[in-house]
Amino acid sequence: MKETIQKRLSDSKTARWTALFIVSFTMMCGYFLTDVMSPLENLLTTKGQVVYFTDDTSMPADSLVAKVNYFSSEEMLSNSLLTVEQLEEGSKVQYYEMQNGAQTQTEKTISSVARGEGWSSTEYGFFSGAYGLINVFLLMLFFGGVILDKMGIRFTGMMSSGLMFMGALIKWYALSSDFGDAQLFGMDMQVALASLGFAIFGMGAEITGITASKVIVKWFAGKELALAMGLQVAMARIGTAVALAVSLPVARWMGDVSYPVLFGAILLCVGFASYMIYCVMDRKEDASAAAVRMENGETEEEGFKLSDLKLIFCSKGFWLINLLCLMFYAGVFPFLKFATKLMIYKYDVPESFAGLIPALLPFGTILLTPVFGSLYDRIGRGATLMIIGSVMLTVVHVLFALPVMNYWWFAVIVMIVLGIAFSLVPSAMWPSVPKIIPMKQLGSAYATIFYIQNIGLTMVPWLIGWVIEHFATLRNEAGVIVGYDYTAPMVIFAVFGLCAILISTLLRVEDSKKHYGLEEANMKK
Ligand SMILES: C[C@H](NC(=O)[C@@H](N)CCCCN)C(=O)O
Repeated sequence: MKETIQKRLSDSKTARWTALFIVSFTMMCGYFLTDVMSPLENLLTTKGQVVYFTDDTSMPADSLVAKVNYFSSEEMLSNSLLTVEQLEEGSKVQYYEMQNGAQTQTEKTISSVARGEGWSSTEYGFFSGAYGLINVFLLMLFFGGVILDKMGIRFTGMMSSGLMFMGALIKWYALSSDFGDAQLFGMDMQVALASLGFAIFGMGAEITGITASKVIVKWFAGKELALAMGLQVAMARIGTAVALAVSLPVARWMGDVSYPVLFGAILLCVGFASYMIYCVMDRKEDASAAAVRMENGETEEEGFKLSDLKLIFCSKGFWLINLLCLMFYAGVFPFLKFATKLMIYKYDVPESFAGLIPALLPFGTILLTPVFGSLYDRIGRGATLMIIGSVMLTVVHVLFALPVMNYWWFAVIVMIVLGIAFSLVPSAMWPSVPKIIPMKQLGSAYATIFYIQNIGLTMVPWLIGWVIEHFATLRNEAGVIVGYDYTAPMVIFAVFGLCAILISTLLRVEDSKKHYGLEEANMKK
C-alpha cells in the first residue's frame, strides 16, 4: 500500500508566497497612509490658499495678491489686478519684486491653487507623532501583542486592519472639514481630530505589523525567512515611496490636502478585504499543520501564558534589539516627516519635486531589503550588517547637518546612502528576533520591540517640530518666516545614529557570548 505523507500547506512554495503577498499588500496600504502627509508639511504650515506656478515655484496667495496690488497701483494697470477669487489654473500674474535693491518685473502662470491649513511647526510635529500616541500611552501595542499570542493571527489581523481603516476615515474627515476657531483638548480642532484619527490608525498599523511578522515566521520558519521578511518590508516601502511621490501632486491637483488621505482610506478598505482572503489560507494552514502533527504523533504546542513574558524580558539580547530599533528608526521614520521641507529650504528644490528626493529612500530599499535579506539567509553576518547600517545612518545625518554642500544632487546622493542603511538594518534585525525568542512568545516580542520603537516615533517628531519652531525658523524684523536652518534638528538625528552604532556593537558582543546565531545563515542546508 502506498503511504501518503501529510504536508503542511506552507510546504507549498506557491501557497506560502501567496500568503506573504496578501499580508504584505495590507501592510503596504498602511504604510501609504502613514507617510501620506509628509510631503504636505509646507502646505499644512501655510495659512490660506497657496498658489503654484508653472515654473515650479509657489507662494501664499495673500503675498501674491499684495504684490499684484502693489504692481497695479505702481503702474496703474488695473486690468492685471487679481483678487483671491480669480486665482485659478492658467491665470497670468504680473508683479514687481525688490531684489538686491533693484526692482524686477515678473510674470508667471498659475498651475494650481491649494488650500493651506495654517498649522504651526509644533502642531505639525504633534500630529506626526500622534501615530504612536495610543500605542505608547495606553500601552495598546503591548496588549496587541498579548491579544495576538492569545487570540491568534486571524482575529488580530482583522481587528487591526479594521482599526487602520477607521483611523484613516477620521483623519480624512478632520482634514476635509473647516472647524473655524473651534478647539478640542485645548488644541485647534482640526489638528486634534486629525491627530486622534492618526493615533487610531497607528494603533491598527502597528498591531498589523506584528501580526504580519508572526504570519511570516509561521509560513517561512526554516525556509526563506529573511528573504520573506525583506520582501514584506520592500512592499511596505512601496507604500511609503508612492505616498512621498504622489501626495503633493494629488493635493495640488485636487486643491486640498485631504484628497491623498481619502485615497489612502480607500486603499485601506481594499487591504482589509485582502486580509479576509488571507484568513482563509491561514485556516487551511492550521488544519494541515494539525494533520501533520497527528500523523507524527505530536501534540499541539503549549499555548501562550502571560508568565512566558518573563523569558522575553530577561534576555539581554532582546533588550539590545529593542534599543537598536528605537534609535535606528528614530533616525529614519521621523526624519522622513520633515525631509520634504528640508529639501525645499536647505537644498533649494522646487516644492513640486521636493517629495521625490525623500521618496528615493524607500524606493531604494524596495530592491535592497530583499537582497540583504537573502544574503543574511545564505551567509549570515546579521549583527555585522546592523553595525554597518548604523554607521551609514550617522554619516548621512552629519552630512545633512553640514552648512555646506547645499546642492540638490548632494541631497540625492546622501538620500541613496540612507536608503542602503535603511535596507541593511531592517533586513538583518527583524529576522534576528526569532533567533533570540521562541515562536510561542514571538507576538509579544515583536509587540514589545514595536512598543519601544513607537516611543521614538511619537516623541521624536514632537521634539523636532518644537526644535524647528524655536531654533531653526528664520524670521525677518517683521516676524515673517523667511527660511529655516536645519543644523540643530539634523544634529539630533545624528545622535540617534551614534547610539545605534554603540548598541549594535554591544549586540554583536552579546551574540558571541550567548550564541544566538546572529552571524549564522538562516537557511538550513
Ligand atoms: C517592519 C518595520 N516596521 C516597523 O518598524 C513599524 N513598527 C513601523 C511602521 C512605521 C511606518 N512608517 C519596518 O518598516 O522596517
